[in-house]
Amino acid sequence: MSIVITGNPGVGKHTVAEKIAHRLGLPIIDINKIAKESGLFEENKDVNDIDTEKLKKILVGKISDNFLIVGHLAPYVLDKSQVKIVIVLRRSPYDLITVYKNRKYSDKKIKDNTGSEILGIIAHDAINRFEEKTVQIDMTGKTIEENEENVISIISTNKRNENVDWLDLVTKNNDLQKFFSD
Ligand SMILES: Nc1ncnc2c1ncn2[C@@H]1O[C@H](COP(=O)(O)OP(=O)(O)OP(=O)(O)O)[C@@H](O)[C@H]1O
Repeated sequence: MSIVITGNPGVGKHTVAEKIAHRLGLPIIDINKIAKESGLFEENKDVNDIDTEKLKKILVGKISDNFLIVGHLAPYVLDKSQVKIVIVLRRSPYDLITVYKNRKYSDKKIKDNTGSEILGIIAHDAINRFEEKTVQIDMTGKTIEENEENVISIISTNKRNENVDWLDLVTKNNDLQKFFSD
């Protein structure tokens, strides 16, 4: 069964996954790459508009062994029986704004993605789908090496969920309008 690394765009999934894959000797399966190669991303459309049922079927044929599976779509295209553990990487929306601006995302795309992270949508959907196999970790303010060690430790000991509540932080900072207004 495979290990899954998921979370919103820009939280650091690929950065961590490459290091973990190397350490554990696991091949990486990149869900977005497979979706692209299968022609499931329509040009100029949001990545979430892809046909997840089709992608799910394509993945079944590829995930027969132990892999490190990476992608924000994991909760929508994988089943609990296919996975050993699902690690949801979380990152402060304040840090994500910087990542998205560097990527030249539009204002709408920045708000969509930071809003999704603040509300914890991927974490919520992962817990719904994978239940006790889901673990969240907060990447904020740690080095890439520290995050790598945290993920390795979670995989080997199989636990320690972190409580992440960006909504509380954003509300306390009086920034709800910054993230959620039109
Ligand atoms: N611990 C960290 N501290 C600081 N920056 C980091 C850390 N981890 C990753 N980054 C940086 O954050 C950015 C996003 O990382 P990465 O591309 O791995 O995210 P991702 O979740 O795989 O994104 P996507 O799903 O869009 O491919 C990169 O510029 C990366 O160098």
